[in-house]
This record gives sequence, structure tokens and C-alpha cells, in this order.
Amino acid sequence: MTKTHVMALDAGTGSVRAILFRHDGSVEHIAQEEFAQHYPAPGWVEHDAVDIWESQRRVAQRVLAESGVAAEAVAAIGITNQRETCVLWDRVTGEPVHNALVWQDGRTAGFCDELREAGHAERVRTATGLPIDTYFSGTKLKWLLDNVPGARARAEAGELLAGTIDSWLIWKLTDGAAHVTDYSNASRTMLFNIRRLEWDAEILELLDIPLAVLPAVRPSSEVYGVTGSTAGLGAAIPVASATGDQQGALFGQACFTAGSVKATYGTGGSVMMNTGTTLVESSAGLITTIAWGLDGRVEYALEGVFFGVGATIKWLRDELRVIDDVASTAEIAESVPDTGGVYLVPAFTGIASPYWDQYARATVFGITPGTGRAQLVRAALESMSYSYRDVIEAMNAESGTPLPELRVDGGAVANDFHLQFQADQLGVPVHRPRITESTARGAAFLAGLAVGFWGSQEELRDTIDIERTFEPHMDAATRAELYAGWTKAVERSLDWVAH
Ligand SMILES: Nc1ncnc2c1ncn2[C@@H]1O[C@H](COP(=O)(O)OP(=O)(O)O)[C@@H](O)[C@H]1O
Ligand SMILES: O=P(O)(O)OC[C@H](O)CO
Repeated sequence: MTKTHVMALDAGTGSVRAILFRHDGSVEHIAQEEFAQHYPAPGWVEHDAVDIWESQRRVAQRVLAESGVAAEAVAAIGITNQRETCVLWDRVTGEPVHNALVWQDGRTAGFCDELREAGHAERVRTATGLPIDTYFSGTKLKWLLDNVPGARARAEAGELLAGTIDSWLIWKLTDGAAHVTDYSNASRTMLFNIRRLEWDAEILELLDIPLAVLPAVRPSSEVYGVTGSTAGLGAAIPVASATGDQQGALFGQACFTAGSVKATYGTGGSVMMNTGTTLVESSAGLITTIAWGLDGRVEYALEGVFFGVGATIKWLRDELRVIDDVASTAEIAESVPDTGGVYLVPAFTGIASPYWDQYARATVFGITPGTGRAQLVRAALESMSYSYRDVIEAMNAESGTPLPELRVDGGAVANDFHLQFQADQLGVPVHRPRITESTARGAAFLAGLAVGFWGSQEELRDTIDIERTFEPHMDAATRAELYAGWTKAVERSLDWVAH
């Protein structure tokens, strides 16, 4: 049968999606499901990996059924996923030995302190491009091996497999035939040497992690296997790409040349700059990471990451319950001229780039008797723009070339108020593409390239169109004054943590 579509599976932090892309890069259909978040203790965040798999399988089946596209017409499946989240499972039964520890989970803070105090930070950063932080998978995997009864012995006996969500999904999709990850996901584990392109034996020893549990590291665009009966899709479809979602978005926005940048606003978020085949070290709190492995080589990126982005908006809805739905926040924010001096620092699970403090917690400053829901909602939305400005200024300083414009994507870019404020705070135009699921678009193209559905990545560039550009309007004095307030609020937050 003629191949007409590629399916992307986007396993995000808050929801999973299956998206069918046509050959011209347009979207045929999207199926999406949210899944449960588990908070077993303050600062701990877990997902049930079986839940993720079941939801992912359901949306894959649904996207075919609802669109009427035959499974045989799907040229390939590409995976893109929340990164760092760690699963450990039994290689025979396929049962996870514990809930997955999510990237937001901070339970390994004490061990991270020990590693830093023992002087390992520089060695880890040089090898992996990462600061020692609870965010990355390495200490999560150690926690599972140390704390799940019998896990370490079973891992050493070769009975258990570990991986990030891409590995877990590929293993399930292929009926256990492939235990692999790609370079971009491997580079988020704090266990992978991004210079030598192999698991780092010294760090594995330091964290007491047996090599036998880890997946093989493969290019981001390659046929890893075909879908089996567990997936229930009705055809053996090649599983042909894996990419961490932020790197997927970099690819999906066609940021193929060194110096090109995109910003993604999901549950968490990221600003990422392609640095080509050059591994650039940051002295300003940015991460050095692998963008993708493709065409026989890896390319690198500089990244600033954010833990509290769309998660902050969901917190207003689910925990504080001051809004009914996230989409209403734009109108609520616009109902007041400003926040009245209120700043929300969204450090719910610590602060990442460029400050890196795993003990920071969210704070709200500047509350007065007149502060109400609208000011708080507006402060939450504005916090995204300020955080991204922090990182983009660091990138500008490091690259020596100020960013002329910003391409954005992810769920929260549906919010016009937010993008206007982002343009105002950066002082450059912000471009929103028509299809804001860039992560999935990247995964689809990487998969399509592996099976010859698309002939070159340049074809992707031609399929992107800008739906709206937000031009900066704010006067320089207001822009500076507002940002100065943010800077003070972040400093105070960090001080509070220290004392
Ligand atoms: N209109 C909106 N305004 C603000 N935030 C939004 C809006 N729509 C969605 N979001 C946020 O976007 C996030 C979902 O984005 P998505 O890219 O799907 O994330 P993920 O891949 O992490 O699941 C949610 O956290 C939600 O709060
Ligand atoms: O699921 P998202 O879109 O919030 O992305 C999460 C990041 O990959 C975490 O590093």
C-alpha cells in the first residue's frame, strides 16, 4: 500500500499525543489524552509508566480510527518524549518495578549535594555537559536501584532494563525486541559522555549503576524495530526515530544551522540554540547537550531549561483553583493594566537555568491588600517571559550575537497575552507557527527521513508557515523597570532558600 503519512507519538509530561502528518508536513489528525500525576511526598513527582504506555497506545489506535488512515499507509512512527524521566522494568514480564521518577522529582537532592561536596561537579560537567542536579536521570536510577527491594541484585543479574520514556515506549512498541535510546535522550541522563559518545564508565561507577541495565545508544533517525502485537495497530510499522521533546522541537522548527534558536513552552520549557558539530561549554548556567544524531554524526546545542512553565498555569487551575481553564488566563490577565508589583517566581521544583538551585521553592512577592486573582494570574503568565529572558540574555552574552527574533512552540503559546509580553520583554519579534506541535513535527520528520518518506530535512523548512508575529511595543523604561523587579524577586527567592 502507498505510504501517505508518518505518525508522531509525543509523550509529554502532562499528556500523550499521536499525530498523523501528511507528506506536505500538514497535520491530518491529533488524538490526545492527559494522564495522572502522582505527588507521593513534597517535591516528589511520579508517573505510572504503564499508564503512559496504555494512553500512548490508545491515542495511536484512536488517531488511525478517527482519521480513517489505514495502518498500512503509515510509513513510520517517530517518538518524542519528556526527557530525564526514568523507568526501571522487568525484561521478562515488562512490569515496571516502581513508578517512573519524573524529571521534576527532587528526592535525590541530598545525594546530589554529596556528589558536589566530594568535588565531582567539574568532571561530570566536562563529560556530560550538565550540572549535577536532581533533574537528570542518573541519580533517579540510582535511587530506584537502592530503594526498590531486590532491584540492584536483579539489575546485576541482567533481569531489569532501564531507560527514559523513549526507551520504554520503543521496547513496548516492538514487543521487547529493541532496548535503545537516542543520543539526544542519552545526553540528559548525566551518565552519557557527550564527547566520547558512550556511557561514562567512571560516572556509572560513581553512581553504582550496572551497564547491563542501560539501553544501546542509537542515532535519532533510524529504524529500531517494527510495531508488534502489543501495540495493536494492525500492521508492522517501522519505529524510526526518537528524540527528547525539546530537541525534537529544535528539529521541528528547522533550526538546522548553528546559531538558530527556538523556545518551547510546555509543562516545563526550554530555549535551545543549535551549535552544529561544535560542543560549546557554557559559563553562564546553560547546558551543553546533544541535539540529535543524524547522517553519521551528532550535533550539539546550548540550552536553558525551565521547570515551571505551563505547570504554573495548571497549578492555578488544579491546586489554587482560581481559574477554571488555562485558556481563560489571557483574558483575566488583560483585565488589569499590570500586576501591581506582584511577582511569582515559579520554582515549584527548584530553579533551573541559569541559577540552578534544587532547593528553591515557588514564591509570590509584592502582595498588597488590592492584589486579587487577576494580578496573580498575570504574574504567573509574566513569569514565563521573565524566565526566558534570563536565559536568552545569557545566550546573547555567550554567543556575542543578540538574538534578532524568537520562534516559539508548545501548548502555552496558544496564549496571545503571554506571547505579546514575551516580545515586549525581549524587545524582538516572536513568531508563532501555524502548527505549534513542533516536537511532534521534528519526530515525524526524523522518522520519515529514516525510511525515505522525506528525502532531505530541507523539505521540512518549506512546510513551516508563521501564523502570527508578535512585535514588541513596550517602552524601554517600563520594560527595564519590570525586569528589574523580577531580578530582585529571583534574588530574594534564592536568598530565602539559603537561609
Ligand atoms: N492558553 C494557555 N495559556 C497558558 N498556558 C497554557 C494554555 N494552553 C495550554 N497551556 C499550558 O501548556 C501546557 C501543555 O503544553 P504541552 O506542550 O502540551 O505540554 P507537555 O508536552 O509538557 O504535556 C500545560 O501545562 C498548560 O498549562
Ligand atoms: O513535557 P514537556 O514539554 O514539559 O518537556 C519536558 C522536558 O523535556 C523536561 O526536560
